[in-house]
Amino acid sequence: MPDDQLVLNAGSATVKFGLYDGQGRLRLRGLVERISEAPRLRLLQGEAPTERFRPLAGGPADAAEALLAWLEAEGLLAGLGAIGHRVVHGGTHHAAPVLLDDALLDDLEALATLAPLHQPPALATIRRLRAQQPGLLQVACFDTAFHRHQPRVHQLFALPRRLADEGILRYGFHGLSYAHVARRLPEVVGAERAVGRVVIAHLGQGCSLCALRGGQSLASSMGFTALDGMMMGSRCGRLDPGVVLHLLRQPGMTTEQVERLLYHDSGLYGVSGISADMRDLLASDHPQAAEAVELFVERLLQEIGALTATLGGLDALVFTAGIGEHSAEIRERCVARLGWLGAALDPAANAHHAPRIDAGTGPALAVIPTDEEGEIAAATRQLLEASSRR
Ligand SMILES: Nc1ncnc2c1ncn2[C@@H]1O[C@H](COP(=O)(O)OP(=O)(O)O)[C@@H](O)[C@H]1O
Ligand SMILES: CC(=O)OP(=O)(O)O
Ligand SMILES: [Mg+2]
Repeated sequence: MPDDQLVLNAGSATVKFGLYDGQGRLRLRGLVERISEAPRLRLLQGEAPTERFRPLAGGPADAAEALLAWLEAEGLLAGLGAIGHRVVHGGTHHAAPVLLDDALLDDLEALATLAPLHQPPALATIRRLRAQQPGLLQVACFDTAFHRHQPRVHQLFALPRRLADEGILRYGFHGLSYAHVARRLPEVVGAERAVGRVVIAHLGQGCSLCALRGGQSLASSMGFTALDGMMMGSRCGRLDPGVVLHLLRQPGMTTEQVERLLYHDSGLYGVSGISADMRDLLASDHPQAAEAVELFVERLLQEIGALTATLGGLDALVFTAGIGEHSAEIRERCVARLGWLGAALDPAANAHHAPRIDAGTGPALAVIPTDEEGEIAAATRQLLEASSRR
């Protein structure tokens, strides 16, 4: 039985991919980057990522198609059994990965405006590949699924009840990342703390934090959309909704322009006026870069404080994703302000991005690399096995 799984994580600027064998071993991974300018494939195995080809310019679906053609030409798709996709928004119904069909695609399409950076490229990619390979199993794995069993009080906004009944709820995102980190918690922070009061800070292009209890999601900083909560690379995070109303009332300002401002022109990029990339800002001596970083740390502390209050204390704080895994400086500046929780950093361990970066007292402080693609591969493999047993 062909049983390899190809994982695709299609975003507006990149399509990340991983090819896994029947035992879940990674065969190959990489990404198509700079999709709308000069798309190119980068393979990420080994020390030096290698650039391999230049597909035609186009959207994420074109990039995914070109990627499949390249994998096919390299003879890498002979054992392909299924494709697993990251789909950011699964709405109220999906608390687990599902096999894709046309009806489900239509349902997910209806959620596109709730995740304008993520849902359209993922669905366009899925539709294109389904048209090309109608017989191939394709699986949707949702960012929201990990949070669907949160207590109702953590899903509610203080809005009229009927809106909650219509699905205007806090969903939470980055669930594939949290699921992976939660699985690794016992080995890094110990079995007891792993089921205790844990906050995971996923700090990448998108940033969110999740409070876990018993290894399950209790509350998240992201809400109805991936705009809420923590400040991000180019997204504003938590905002007085009065600002949105004010902007919408400005002459000539359209909903699309406000959406663009909040998703693309805000966050680190908007405040610095320089870059959405934390590396650029940390390297810059421009005062606006420093101010953007200062605000990022401040917002991070506020989110940690809020979730710690929800949990009633903190047994472990975990950093993950691009900034969380690689920026010793951001972790150091954050932990330096957590003395009120008894947190203490081991500077040498922090400098080396070690799994444990605490000084041995207070809450465990950890760095756990995320693996959203590995999480999708495992879920896809399970559905592939289940469907072959039928
Ligand atoms: N060494 C580093 N120091 C600071 N920030 C970093 C470092 N390496 C990566 N980053 C940040 O991580 C971000 C990307 O995070 P990542 O999780 O890879 O994003 P994505 O959401 O695209 O998966 C980059 O924009 C960059 O700001
Ligand atoms: C949900 C979200 O923000 O995802 P990403 O970090 O990939 O942009
Ligand atoms: Mg991300």
